[in-house]
Amino acid sequence: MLKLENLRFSIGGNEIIKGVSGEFEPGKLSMIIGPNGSGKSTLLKMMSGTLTPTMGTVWLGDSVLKKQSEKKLAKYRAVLSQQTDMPFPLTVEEVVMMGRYPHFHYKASVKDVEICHLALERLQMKSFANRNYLTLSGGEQQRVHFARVLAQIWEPPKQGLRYLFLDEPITSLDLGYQHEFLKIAKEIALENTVVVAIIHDLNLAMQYADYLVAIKAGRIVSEGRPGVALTEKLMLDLYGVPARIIYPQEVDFPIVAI
Ligand SMILES: Nc1ncnc2c1ncn2[C@@H]1O[C@H](COP(=O)(O)OP(=O)(O)OP(=O)(O)O)[C@@H](O)[C@H]1O
Repeated sequence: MLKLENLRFSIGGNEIIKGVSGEFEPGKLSMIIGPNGSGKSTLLKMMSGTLTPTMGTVWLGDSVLKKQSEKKLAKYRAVLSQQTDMPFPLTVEEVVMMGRYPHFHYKASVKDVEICHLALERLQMKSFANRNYLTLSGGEQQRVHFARVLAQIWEPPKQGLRYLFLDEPITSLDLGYQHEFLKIAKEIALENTVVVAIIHDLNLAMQYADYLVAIKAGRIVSEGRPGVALTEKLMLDLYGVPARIIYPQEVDFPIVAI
């Protein structure tokens, strides 16, 4: 369980996150939605330990996040950011191997190599293993980075859970890979992992989220199962657009229509 206790974050006299509390369970794909600038990335950074809250506490199970050493944390907590600059001509396999760095000292083991191959396979990127990363398309690069973070937390820790944080992970992916990516995120969640993703596409959130948190101006304004948390009134409040939620018979999730 990931638990947030009254998180606040201020910078330059502005309070960006204004007292956020909540719990995120393993086995569920949790998603954060909200308008541009509402504080989603800032919140995710605090959850994942890449940003220290001005106030409040993040708990990973029974442990306080800020008391964990970065070295230990890196073995069971992975973060996929919006942009990952990689200005070196590494091969795809070498980029994925970066996910294994927390697990070995000088030289990757046979097991590390095997995990990289399995992670690439899971993202249907095995045939790209020897390609120069810089020659890949934006969507292909994003899939390589997903393989990298999967490789990082591939093995369950001896104690406790794994944690995976995804900041707008599907922006550069085509329709097919968006769904593939979210299916994998859901599968990982079911493997005793806390998975929290920021997403802008409300229809994908309706289809894939098990738990939804809506943020507006640094505060949680709604949370719960997507069909319950996401209402027409909330969408007007969040985005200023009159949206309709419809329930087609052909699918078992609601559709957002603007
Ligand atoms: N280091 C910083 N200095 C000043 N302002 C910041 C800083 N980091 C974030 N902000 C501001 O805090 C607000 C929240 O930013 P954040 O990136 O968390 O929003 P977001 O909800 O993820 O937005 P988007 O959907 O556009 O990615 C924004 O107004 C942003 O400009």
